[in-house]
Amino acid sequence: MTDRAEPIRLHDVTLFYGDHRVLDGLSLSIRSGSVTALLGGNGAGKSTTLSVLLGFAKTGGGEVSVCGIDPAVDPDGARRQIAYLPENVALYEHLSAVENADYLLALSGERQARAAITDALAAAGLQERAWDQRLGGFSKGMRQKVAIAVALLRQVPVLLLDEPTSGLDPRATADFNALVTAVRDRGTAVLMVTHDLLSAADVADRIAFLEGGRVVDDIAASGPERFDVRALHARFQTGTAAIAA
Ligand SMILES: Nc1ncnc2c1ncn2[C@@H]1O[C@H](COP(=O)(O)OP(=O)(O)OP(=O)(O)O)[C@@H](O)[C@H]1O
Repeated sequence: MTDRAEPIRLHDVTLFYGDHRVLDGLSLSIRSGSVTALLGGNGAGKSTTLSVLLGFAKTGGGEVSVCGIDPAVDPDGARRQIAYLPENVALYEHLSAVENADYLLALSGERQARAAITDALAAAGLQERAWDQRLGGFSKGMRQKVAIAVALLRQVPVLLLDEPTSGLDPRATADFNALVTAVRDRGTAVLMVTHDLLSAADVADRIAFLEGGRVVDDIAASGPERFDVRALHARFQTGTAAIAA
């Protein structure tokens, strides 16, 4: 499998915080044009996995590759391949939606014309009257739309999402899921950390369960139903119980 076909690869990764083994032989690969949801109980290591891919957390062993780049060796190079939406998107309150996109693109050296930015904001579902409004009064859903518009504009091969639908109402969640599907269909490899089973079942091609810092189940969508949400819920409960025990 080439770096282009499989832009995210983690193999047998371990990571310690002090003497706490947070990742313990984690292996996970994600193909271009696919969405993997990473589920697991609190503290299972989901956000840490994203930190490793972004080059913010140092591993104690194993192999990590983002489009063929080891984020520990070249974090800037790895981050150039990644659009990342943290749980609480950091945007600038005193700037408008267009100004935020312009500024964030300038920071990554990828400035684009206003028309391209407004096209992306429209594609992300932000209403035209909000394009030039300051973000101060925006809802969480509107902020997510600005952030995903920037991700759309960056056209990078990897999209990392950390709890993207937490705090979104069902309509905003459905809109967000449709956007993620559109990004996937453009060929992006998407890794989504979430506790939202419905959203995961809706948008993911694969669901990986993380427990004790390793993937213990990796389920592919199949048939028209894709995933059995009740079974996922039961599986999730079991994992959580095992972690708490
Ligand atoms: N910077 C840090 N220093 C020390 N320990 C940390 C640090 N970041 C995370 N941890 C610990 O690593 C473990 C995994 O944390 P992580 O945030 O990856 O879990 P998670 O699966 O994303 O959990 P949640 O669902 O609660 O967000 C936890 O026990 C956490 O306390």
